[in-house]
Amino acid sequence: MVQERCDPSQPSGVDKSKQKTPLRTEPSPASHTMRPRDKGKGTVSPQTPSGGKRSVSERLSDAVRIKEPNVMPDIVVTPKEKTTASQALIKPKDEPITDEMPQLNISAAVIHPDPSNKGESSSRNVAVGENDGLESLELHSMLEKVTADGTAASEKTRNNGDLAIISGDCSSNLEIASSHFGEVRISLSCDLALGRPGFHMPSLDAVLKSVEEKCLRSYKILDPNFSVMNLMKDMCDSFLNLGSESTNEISKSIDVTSTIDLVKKSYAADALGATGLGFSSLNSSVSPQFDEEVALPRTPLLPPPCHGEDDGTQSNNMDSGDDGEKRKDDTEDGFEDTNSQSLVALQQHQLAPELIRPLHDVIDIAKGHERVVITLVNEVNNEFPPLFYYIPQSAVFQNASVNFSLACIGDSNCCSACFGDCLSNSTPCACAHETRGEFAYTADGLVKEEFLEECISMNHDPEKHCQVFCKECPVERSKTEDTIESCKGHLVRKFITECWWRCGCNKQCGNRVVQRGITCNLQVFMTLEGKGWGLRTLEDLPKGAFVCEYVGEILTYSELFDRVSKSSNGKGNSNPVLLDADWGSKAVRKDEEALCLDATDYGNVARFINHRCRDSNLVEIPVQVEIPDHHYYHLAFFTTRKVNAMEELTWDYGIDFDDHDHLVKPFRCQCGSNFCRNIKRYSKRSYIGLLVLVSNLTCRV
Ligand SMILES: C[S@@+](CC[C@H](N)C(=O)[O-])C[C@H]1O[C@@H](n2cnc3c(N)ncnc32)[C@H](O)[C@@H]1O
Repeated sequence: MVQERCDPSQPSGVDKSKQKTPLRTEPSPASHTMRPRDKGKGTVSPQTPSGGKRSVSERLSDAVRIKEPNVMPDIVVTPKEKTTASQALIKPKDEPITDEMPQLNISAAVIHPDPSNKGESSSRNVAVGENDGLESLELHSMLEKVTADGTAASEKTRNNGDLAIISGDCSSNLEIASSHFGEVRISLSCDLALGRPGFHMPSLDAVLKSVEEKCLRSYKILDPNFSVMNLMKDMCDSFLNLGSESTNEISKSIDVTSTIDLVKKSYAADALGATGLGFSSLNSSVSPQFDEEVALPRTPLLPPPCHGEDDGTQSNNMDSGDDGEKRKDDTEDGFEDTNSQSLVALQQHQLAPELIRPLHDVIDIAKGHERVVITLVNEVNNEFPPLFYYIPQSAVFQNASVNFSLACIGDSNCCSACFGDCLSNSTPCACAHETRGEFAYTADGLVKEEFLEECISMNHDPEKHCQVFCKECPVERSKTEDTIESCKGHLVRKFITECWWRCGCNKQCGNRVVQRGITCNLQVFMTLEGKGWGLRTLEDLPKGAFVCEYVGEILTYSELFDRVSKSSNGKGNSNPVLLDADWGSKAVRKDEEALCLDATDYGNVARFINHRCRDSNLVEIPVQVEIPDHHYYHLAFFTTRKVNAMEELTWDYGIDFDDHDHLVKPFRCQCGSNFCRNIKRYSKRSYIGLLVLVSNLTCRV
């Protein structure tokens, strides 16, 4: 049952004081949800998790099982010579001893499994050759070999260090080695690859991605920050911790106080190119191992700024602040200065698996996924854009009920009898039903003036438009299992329905605009006003022109809530948008139908669009393409007026800058609008109850 409200004076029944319930003991996530004009009264704090409720992940935790790494058969780590797994990490005892300190820029421990292919590889990501692979692990030590049952057997080598090698279950071919320098290395070998005809070396990228997907799928791991690299790091951590326990035999042979002066440059050079699957940990920090010969070229990721050099080794700006605060002072190579002990501590964000994946392409940030090239320029500073995967279309994360099946597109919902261009037909077809029997687009592909103005007005004066209040709001439901607070209200939005597959018209039909994707020339650029990256048009755009849609991962609200709740210390990096334009159409919206878009990790160019209070030049309009049910729709941006080339494109996130109940504050608005709500309170009532958006972390520069 839904209470519909068109009367702005009707109270929502929300007591602001209730927003901070004593049950909410969990840390508040940092990100804010962009919620296109959620105009209910009261403060909506979806990011404030309730301590009274187990998160969705926690509720599923019984199902969460991180398996032994032997479930990762794709990872192939074998010695050059066909050796047993436990030998794989050990430098043959009869090799010459060097006095050099262990080098961490060792080659990757990934070589072709077939001994006959010694020294050969077809993959540029694979470290092979005389000094490659496991033989290049120059950990000369008194070896201690620990068998699967934990009994240690010492192996004397001719070196001055200590290396403990643990071989797990032999069948798993998992090995963890540690030196007395506190260095931990993990090796996985996979005999399954042996003898497979036509086996080729997969790229590290592909392997990591595949394993992560498998883990996310199979083990119901809901933490978006899950990565194989983190898993490896955890293994190293556990190994070190266990090894450090006084009762543990291994601890006797591990001396982590040794001084190692590492060549920082080698790491820095490698930081852009992952080449293998060897992992090492220095004092528990895991870094991928690279081979300089096969590392990706260190091409600058951005065109050099006017006033400086850019060697392409800088990290992204994730840690910088809203207020333009410069990110932590790193050394030239992005490393912290270390003391004479010099156990190089890689900054956390440098260790992120994303860093070993291809970074942004400045020539085309869309990497060819769009019909147009979208360049990226920074003429202001040396910052890099946040790391994310460019996807041209939204994709379901896990639980969202988004069914594109043909069966669900009934003939009644589309114009199967149409032919050619629906707009040129004398009578509007069934697809115009949503827009009161009239197409929303002109023959030029622009949103019609009247429709557009109504959408703009909805943003400007939401109180004049219909709002609904769910009987049981999915937003509130996600927060607590105990007392579900009353709904803060959702604006009932106007939809455009486009023709689609089962329509009889052709692809050039004028009622297909958003589905064609971006057609105008856009550019991502660094703003001068301290807003970070922004998006601008490189060509004049008429009023009502489609620019792009907001693309991201389609999450259920529960998934989003879990995701944001789990981001530690309010350092969430979500940019979620709530898809609640039609929440009033059903009495109770099921969890799997209460959807959001999160562009933090996967998104398109819309993730760069900055906020502008009220007079933004873009307006968001829900567009129905594939799914007849309005719980999922495309959030498309159209120009609210003529926009000149080089103008920044903005939309009004609908932020309530007065919402101080949020533990994490919204950004300081630099929109420059005369109507800026962050400076003076323009029509305060209009913006009460809006969710605040976006990460303070990822997007801050
Ligand atoms: C969706 S992101 C937009 C892209 C972002 N500027 C970036 O560099 O990636 C939203 C974030 O951009 C910044 N931002 C957007 N609009 C802003 C504004 N009007 N004033 C200040 N910062 C803004 C805020 O940090 C906000 O959290």
